[in-house]
Amino acid sequence: MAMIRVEGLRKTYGDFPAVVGSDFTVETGEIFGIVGPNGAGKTTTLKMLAGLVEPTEGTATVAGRAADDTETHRNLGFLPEESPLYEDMTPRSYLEFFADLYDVPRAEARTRTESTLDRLELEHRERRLGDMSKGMKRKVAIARSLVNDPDLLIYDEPASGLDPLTTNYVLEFTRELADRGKTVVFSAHNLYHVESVCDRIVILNRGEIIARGTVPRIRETYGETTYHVFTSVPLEASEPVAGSEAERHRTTVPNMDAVDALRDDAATAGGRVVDIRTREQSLEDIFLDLARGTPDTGTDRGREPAGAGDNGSATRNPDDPPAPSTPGSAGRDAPDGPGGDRR
Ligand SMILES: Nc1ncnc2c1ncn2[C@@H]1O[C@H](COP(=O)(O)OP(=O)(O)OP(=O)(O)O)[C@@H](O)[C@H]1O
Repeated sequence: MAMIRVEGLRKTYGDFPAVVGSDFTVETGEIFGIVGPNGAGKTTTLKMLAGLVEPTEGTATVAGRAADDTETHRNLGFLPEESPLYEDMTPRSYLEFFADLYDVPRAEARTRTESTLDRLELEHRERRLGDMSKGMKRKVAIARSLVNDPDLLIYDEPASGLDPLTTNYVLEFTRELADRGKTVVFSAHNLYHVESVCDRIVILNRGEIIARGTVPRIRETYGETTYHVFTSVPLEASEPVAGSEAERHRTTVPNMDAVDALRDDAATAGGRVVDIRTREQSLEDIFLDLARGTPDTGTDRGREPAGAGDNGSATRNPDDPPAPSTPGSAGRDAPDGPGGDRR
């Protein structure tokens, strides 16, 4: 069942369109990422989902109820981009305070928040919040979002500005929440965050959804693949590959027809193709191309590619020395199949 259903959602501030007619659904238990550059409309979208900003047009429903319904709020954990905490409180007193607001019995709240803080490895729980680092405060804010044990979590840039270790804790923890059946919607402008945990994403630019689907499927639909063909003899446009035991020469071409042509060239030169590798464009590059409007995907832009969710592919480092393989067997070394299905 869809946890969130968004139809024709639009928000204008004065004449300025911050979100332009969004449509999407988020399934129960899914991690859904909203990605985009600064000012793309991520926060505005999340606030409309959380019932904190009123849409100019369109609707957002959560479990069949309006986003601004009181019952929806009781079942929501919202993590704002900046979460000001009461500086004189300790994590424990702060979390107890919020548990009281939600009428959560103290003992239950304590068990819940302690286990969250244990999981996030928050140290110095008796320290004043005002004396804590940014990462520690973020962990406390995350624990706060869970104090009422909500089914839906809406996190605005949960890992932004955190060190890599804390970022990892937060992202892994997000995955665990979904594994426990919670639905998580989060925004990010760092694509690495999205790629490592999200089941599906939408890419927003200037308030508009410009791509959507699973990360592997977005990569397949919008990314370009190049082929690195390794031959035993030098060809016209090849470069020698250093460090390999046998002599190797690499030529980079854009499609399989060109790969076949190289096969003929190699044979003519008395050699053969010894390996073929594919290189997928990075998500970052795809994202930048989309944001600039480079690829001409016409009316399909922002529409769910057919069969999204069942495909996987992997980014390979083209500068790895070629591994032994059967030349031409499959024509690519990026595995297709369930590898990209993250759940
Ligand atoms: N209350 C407001 N009044 C006027 N304009 C606003 C308001 N809130 C947001 N905007 C504008 O709407 C656009 C989208 O803002 P939003 O905060 O949703 O983007 P974002 O994708 O979350 O950006 P960031 O990554 O920088 O947080 C921006 O141009 C912003 O300046």
